[in-house]
Amino acid sequence: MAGKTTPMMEQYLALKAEAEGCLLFYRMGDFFELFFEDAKIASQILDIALTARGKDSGEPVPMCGVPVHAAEGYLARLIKAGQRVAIADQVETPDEAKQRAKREGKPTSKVLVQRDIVRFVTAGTLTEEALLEPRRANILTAVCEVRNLVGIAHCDISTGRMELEECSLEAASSVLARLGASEVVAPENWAGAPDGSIDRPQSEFASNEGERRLKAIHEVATLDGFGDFSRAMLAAAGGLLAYLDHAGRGNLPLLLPPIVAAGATRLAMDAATRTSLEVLASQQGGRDGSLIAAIDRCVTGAGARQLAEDLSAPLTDQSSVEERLSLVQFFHSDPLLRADLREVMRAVPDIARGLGRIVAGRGSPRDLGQIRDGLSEGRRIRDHLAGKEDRPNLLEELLPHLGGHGALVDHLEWALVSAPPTERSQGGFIAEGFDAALDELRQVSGNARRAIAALETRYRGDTGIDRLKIKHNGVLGYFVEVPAKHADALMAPDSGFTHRQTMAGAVRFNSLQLHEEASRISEAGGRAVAAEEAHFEELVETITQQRQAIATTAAALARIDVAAGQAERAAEGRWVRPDISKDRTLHITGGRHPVVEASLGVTGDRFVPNDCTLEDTDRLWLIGGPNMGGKSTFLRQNALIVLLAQAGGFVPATAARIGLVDRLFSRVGASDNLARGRSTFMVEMVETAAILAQATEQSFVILDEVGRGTSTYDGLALAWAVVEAVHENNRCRCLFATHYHELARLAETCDSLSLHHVRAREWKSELVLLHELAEGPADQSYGLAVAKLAGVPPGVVMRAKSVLERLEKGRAETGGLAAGLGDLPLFAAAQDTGNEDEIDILRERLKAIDVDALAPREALELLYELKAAADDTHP
Ligand SMILES: Nc1ncnc2c1ncn2[C@@H]1O[C@H](COP(=O)(O)OP(=O)(O)OP(=O)(O)O)[C@@H](O)[C@H]1O
Repeated sequence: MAGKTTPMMEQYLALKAEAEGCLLFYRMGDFFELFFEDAKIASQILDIALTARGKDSGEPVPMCGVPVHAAEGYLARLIKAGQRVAIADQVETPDEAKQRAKREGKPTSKVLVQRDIVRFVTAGTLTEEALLEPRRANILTAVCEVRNLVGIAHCDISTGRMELEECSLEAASSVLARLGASEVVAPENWAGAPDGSIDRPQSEFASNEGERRLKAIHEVATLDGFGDFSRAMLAAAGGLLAYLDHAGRGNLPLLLPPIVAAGATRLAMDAATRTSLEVLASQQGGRDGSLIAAIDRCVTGAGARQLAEDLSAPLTDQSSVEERLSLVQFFHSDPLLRADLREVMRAVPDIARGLGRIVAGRGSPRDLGQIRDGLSEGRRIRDHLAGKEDRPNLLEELLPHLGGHGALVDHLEWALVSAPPTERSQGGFIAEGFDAALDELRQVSGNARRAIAALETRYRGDTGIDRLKIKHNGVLGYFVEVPAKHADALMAPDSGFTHRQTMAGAVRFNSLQLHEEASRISEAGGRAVAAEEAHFEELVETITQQRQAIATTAAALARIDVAAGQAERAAEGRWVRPDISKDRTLHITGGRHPVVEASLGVTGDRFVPNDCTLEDTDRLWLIGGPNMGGKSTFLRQNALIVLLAQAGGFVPATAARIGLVDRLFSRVGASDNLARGRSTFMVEMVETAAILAQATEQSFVILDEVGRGTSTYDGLALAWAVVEAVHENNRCRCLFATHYHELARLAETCDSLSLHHVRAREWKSELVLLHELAEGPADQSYGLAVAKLAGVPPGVVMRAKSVLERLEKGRAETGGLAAGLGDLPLFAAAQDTGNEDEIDILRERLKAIDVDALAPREALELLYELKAAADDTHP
């Protein structure tokens, strides 16, 4: 007879259901006990005794238990073995339970103490020191898909560090591999969920909820100050926070503001940086005037797409950068090979796109032909390159991918005519000799066509009408046509012709023999089209099966095209291979801006090359000088050179040594961003906040006139503080262009900062901009000279001159804009805003108090005193 389930077991089973697949640690006095399957699993992992406790439904209940005081060690072992544990603790004392029973009018003797799951202990949500490895981050990752992009949110709750990133579906696994998370959560029923991930409800991965919660946690109105987060990232963040919430039963662990992950292998650039550097599109929005337009020499569409991808996500690991550079160098040092290769490449069709259409079920016979031609060109290119000496590593890796489709290419060559049509319903794309039955059908219609031609000659002879013709159209099919004046002869009932249609000058007829031959043609034609259709489906199926390998070939060809194109561009512009290092130097000799140089070239003007030498001891350059002097150009050219180098290409300079950069930031003061409904200055500050929050020692930052979007005093003060913070806190390499002369005084306090300016000269009272960088502060601003140059009427310039004289006189008398800065404390000292000294005095006094020795009255007096002292220090 089946026994009853006890109230305790009922409570246990309810909690177990809540534990959602975790082992349940059920608190019983001084033990955590496990039952049923849980007990079997745990006893095995922990090597402890498996016993039984009572019966459930007539069966003994397997059980094991661990003492509460030693639970941590057991937990650690279970987690290590890949388990997750829910801790169900007593949330009331036995006494409280009795009181409750009394209130509810139930017998107090059998009352069961209330238990709840107070916490989930999972690999990614550990905080206990004993459970964590000291020298290894413990990463919890949430991953989900939003519109074909994968959002990845990861955090180490033991340090609070939280990062968000986004990647393509293909890249997701490598990003996850790089992260090496202890625990991964993903939406349930998602086909792309990584192996071993924990299913969570789909609804938890919502971007708006992720954003709302992050804002609430960090008490901000916008996340932009932390970084530029996409929907996929925020959706993943939503999933991560929901899981942390769940695991902590509503108690969130420490979380620092999220940052956009630099990724171990990708140079991080936010949207503002990409826009400001005009990487793939100019500020006007088009490709013209962008970096890619100035460097793209690819001969295939696939190559150009690959180049765009390279420029959007430059690398950060030295060996991958070097591999790409060596491939570029291989083509750079052999112009003949390069020319030949590019000639052949030009004819390579777009395999990837064709494949995309075919796999999506929208392919045409022409796409099949393109894949055949592309793959067979790939094979030729492989044979050509394989004959060359000193092949770089990357090429060795790519070469095997170029071939390997011999059987498929042969098959397609056999099956298809040389130039298959885009339209498939008419047939005509399967080659002769591929299918004997099809050839026969074609022969039947060929014979019938010949028979019809013979019929025409015969009818002419029989009727004596020379202008009799057999024609064909889509409506009538085949018919006999004679001029109207000869129609009577054919109208006769015994003529063997039947009338079909009378036109203005002609009459059309049918005949039995013609009908028979025509039927033969159409029947054979219909069967032939059906046969071709069947072959088409088979070929599509074959290609679909091999899509992975075909896509790899397409990618290898694109990579070779990119490298050869980069080499071509380098040869055109005398660009050099950069030296890549892991230190924090940026030594560029004779650097140029590829876009500005190209546009100057159109008008025959020469670009003035400039050097940049940033290193640990001189990592922040303040650059002054006249408007239009070339400050922005200099800043950007250095950022672009870094980007180009890390994308694996040569750079516009005579020499370059580049210490790998993890994050690149470019900001221009008060750029217009009214479309997003914020004041320009707000945008400038949000963007600056993002840099201060995210730039690391390995980053490179260019700041162009930050602070110019507000009043002079505010602007100068902010620019001053930002430079100090970058110098002291971020400690990254930075070029800072400014028109505030006052900032030059920072050189006195910031020892890794140096002053530079773009040179200009007044010659015969005309301003000559030399676009040449020189050391030292800018001597004057030449603003009025620039105004004159720009065509501001002489009267206005004159007036401005007299205003300026007055202002300068005032400045000389008062000490100028920065007059009050004489005794400004150093940034580091100023940062301890809590007046540590005074707080220390208070602390000392508190420490000295012997609380037990104080009478109540004395205690109160002392409290007043301390309060007064605290008010004094912080009025
Ligand atoms: N190195 C250079 N060689 C030749 N011409 C240059 C060079 N750098 C800049 N120029 C020219 O000068 C123009 C202005 O340069 P840029 O915008 O960099 O000046 P700027 O100092 O930042 O000016 P502003 O302070 O007004 O923003 C460019 O459009 C370009 O035509």
